[in-house]
Amino acid sequence: MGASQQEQGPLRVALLGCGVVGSEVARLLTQQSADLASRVGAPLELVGIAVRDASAPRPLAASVDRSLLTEDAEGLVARADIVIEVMGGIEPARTLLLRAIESGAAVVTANKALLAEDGPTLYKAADTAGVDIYFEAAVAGAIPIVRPVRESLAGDSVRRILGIVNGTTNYVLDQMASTGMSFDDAVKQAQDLGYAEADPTADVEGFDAAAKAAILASLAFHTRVSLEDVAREGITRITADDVAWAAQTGHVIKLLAIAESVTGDDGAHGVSVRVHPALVPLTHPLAGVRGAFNAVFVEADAAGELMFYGRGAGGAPTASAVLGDVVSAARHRVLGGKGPEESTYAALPILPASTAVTRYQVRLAVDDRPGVLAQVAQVLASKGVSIEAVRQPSEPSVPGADGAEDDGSTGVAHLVITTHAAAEAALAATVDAIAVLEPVQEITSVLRVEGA
Ligand SMILES: NC(=O)C1=CN([C@@H]2O[C@H](COP(=O)(O)OP(=O)(O)OC[C@H]3O[C@@H](n4cnc5c(N)ncnc54)[C@H](O)[C@@H]3O)[C@@H](O)[C@H]2O)C=CC1
Ligand SMILES: N[C@@H](CC=O)C(=O)O
Ligand code: NA
Repeated sequence: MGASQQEQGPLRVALLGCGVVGSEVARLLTQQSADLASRVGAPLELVGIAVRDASAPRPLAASVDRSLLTEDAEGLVARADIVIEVMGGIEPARTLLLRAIESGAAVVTANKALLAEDGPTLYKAADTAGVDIYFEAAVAGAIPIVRPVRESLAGDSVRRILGIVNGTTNYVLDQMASTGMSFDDAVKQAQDLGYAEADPTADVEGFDAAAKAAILASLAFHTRVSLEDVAREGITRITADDVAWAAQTGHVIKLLAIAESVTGDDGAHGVSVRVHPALVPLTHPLAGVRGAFNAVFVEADAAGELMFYGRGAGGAPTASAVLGDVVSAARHRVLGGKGPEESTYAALPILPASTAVTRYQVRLAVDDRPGVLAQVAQVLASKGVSIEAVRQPSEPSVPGADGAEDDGSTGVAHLVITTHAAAEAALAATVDAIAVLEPVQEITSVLRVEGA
């Protein structure tokens, strides 16, 4: 340790929350205190941990000094140089962070729900107070993605971000595909492993991924994007049948977050942000992202394609990102300087997700007789939707299914139609028209296909 470091008094760190992430942050702050002090140039002193119930059993936090636990979050914030918020939810997290900022503390948060709902209030308060606000853990857990987009790519022009940014849904879809596990059992496992949000609805309905997409889009396109700007669909309608058919046709289903630069019908340039399940070809790198891992593709004008991959959820991986931010903020306290401020100069319009043109896969059950395919193809042609491929694969075996439809005696054939890139409205009109054809028994699924 150098002379100037020895002169620097400890920086007081307040931790708000001691759950899956907070307990790991506390552990790392304690166990790595000597290294952290050397990296920062001053000791980091954990002065308290705010929790709802200080007397509750904490199996996750066995190594944490219980005397640090407090139910007085406001009092704790008032005596800190750096406040780490890992309690989640909108309130009291927002008020506590604003209090911290107003009192001159730097803040680090993993709270994507809060940032996607009201980040600008926090960013503005931090700018006014001249303090840092860091949030690497809020998007894709341990993966460095906020900093690369916000800082490393600040000299480039991002065109598109395509990513798997929710560990829970990726885990659930992966378990369904690889082991045939039921949706509910897989969600339960993701909860037990510490991947899921306090209310896993946020994961499976796509709110968590949408919040992350909003944060990334704001940074990438220098434009304020909030949760309500994101078109969102979760994975609750994905069935074991869909998963099995995806494999049968050389795909895997992933919940994707996509933020891209688009041009509207009137020629206006804007940003479109969407989260939805999509078929990804098995040959695409995103198809190989298993379990709770995340991956984010970034396409930029000069840099070309970049891919960021790693653990997107879980206590220790998320704590890694939190600690990185804490070190950055702490260094500024010691050495001077400040992290980046919100950049919204481009203020691009947010265009509807329907502006995005993608390939689709339509799966339908039809009467198994000659001429049906021609009728279906005729509808596609009449709506101006171009066919890339039509297949009539044999029915996959679906774990747990009774196989009643596929015994060959029901006169059902399954058609899988992949389109070339089509507008959402044209595709919807096409599907409606196909559905009423006499030999069509059912449109079993319509999914976007993403990735080359
Ligand atoms: N679990 C994960 O894999 C990841 C979580 N995050 C984010 O990190 C944050 C925390 O997540 P988890 O640790 O999983 O949650 P958790 O539910 O395991 O822990 C939350 C902690 O905050 C405390 N808390 C909640 N409300 C409080 C209040 N009003 N007053 C005092 N204490 C309160 C609870 O007592 C608990 O100790 C959330 O914003 C979450 O979205 C981000 C990335 C990954
Ligand atoms: N619930 C989230 C946790 C990390 O952000 C997820 O599953 O990805
Ligand atoms: Na991250």
